[in-house]
Amino acid sequence: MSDRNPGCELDLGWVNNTRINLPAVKRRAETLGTRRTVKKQWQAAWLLRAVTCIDLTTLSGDDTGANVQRLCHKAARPVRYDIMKGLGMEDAGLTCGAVCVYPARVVDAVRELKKLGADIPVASVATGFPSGQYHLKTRLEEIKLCVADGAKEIDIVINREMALNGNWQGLYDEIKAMREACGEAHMKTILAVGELGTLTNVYKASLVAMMAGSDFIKTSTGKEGVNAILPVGVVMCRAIREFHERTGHKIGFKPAGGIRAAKDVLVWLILIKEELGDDWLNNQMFRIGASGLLGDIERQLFHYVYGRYASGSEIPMA
Ligand SMILES: O=C[C@H](O)COP(=O)(O)O
Repeated sequence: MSDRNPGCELDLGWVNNTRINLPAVKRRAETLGTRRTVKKQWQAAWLLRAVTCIDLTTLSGDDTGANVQRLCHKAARPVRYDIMKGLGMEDAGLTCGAVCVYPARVVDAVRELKKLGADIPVASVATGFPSGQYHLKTRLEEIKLCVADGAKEIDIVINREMALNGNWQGLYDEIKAMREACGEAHMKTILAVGELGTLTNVYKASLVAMMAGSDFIKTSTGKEGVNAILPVGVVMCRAIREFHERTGHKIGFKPAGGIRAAKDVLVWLILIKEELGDDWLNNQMFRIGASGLLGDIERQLFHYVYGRYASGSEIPMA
């Protein structure tokens, strides 16, 4: 990843000055997928780029070493060899951006990726994911344990109670402590946008998270009622843009939760290109948290190469 965000002092004047023009944000989100068409070889290229940005995720109560092992294999070789050959990309060494698991499964993922010789970071959710409703002491300890187990990226959840009550100082202090606990591991801060009430709160929480030193801001856990939706994407990207303009630091963005279709991921890529620019169109600055997206991307790439859709048995790992 690029130079890390050192964070800055909490600027409450800046945070409290936030105003969101809701109709304008909605209009922007609605027209994102309608003004630009990405077809044929360009679509295949964009989808391959999207694959490299996926944090391939399993976050289930019944996760075991076995399904984490399978996930690691898929992350290391995300698209079937013959499809990659058909695209002339068989030697590109294409992998997913990271494997994302619960803290108790980090050791399984680290071990498996090592066995595969795959240079893919393991991301762990932490800090009482998904609710965050735990004592700060245990949330910080959880980060340290994940890092000790080999996680290179930590996806923390914010304290929604503080955000909803406008306790931005409290939120800033907690996130800063979490960043310290991460040490060298990169920190993605999950805002859980579906529980923040308003887009104004989403913008304010984005600013506070970046001021406290987050490397990425992430929309959702995938467990809220509303997860990654485009209006939220517009608002968070604009917060990232403003933070960059005012501090010079580039913060990454990770939409997560409910992104399942290749056609949807193309719109997210358009959002990034248009709101943040090409510097963000890579897996150092952009990730997609998804458990079920890769299969659909692989199906679309299969269609591009063979001119027909694959049956379920032809892409068994999807
Ligand atoms: O952080 C990643 C999300 O939990 C994934 O959500 P998803 O299962 O809806 O793709």
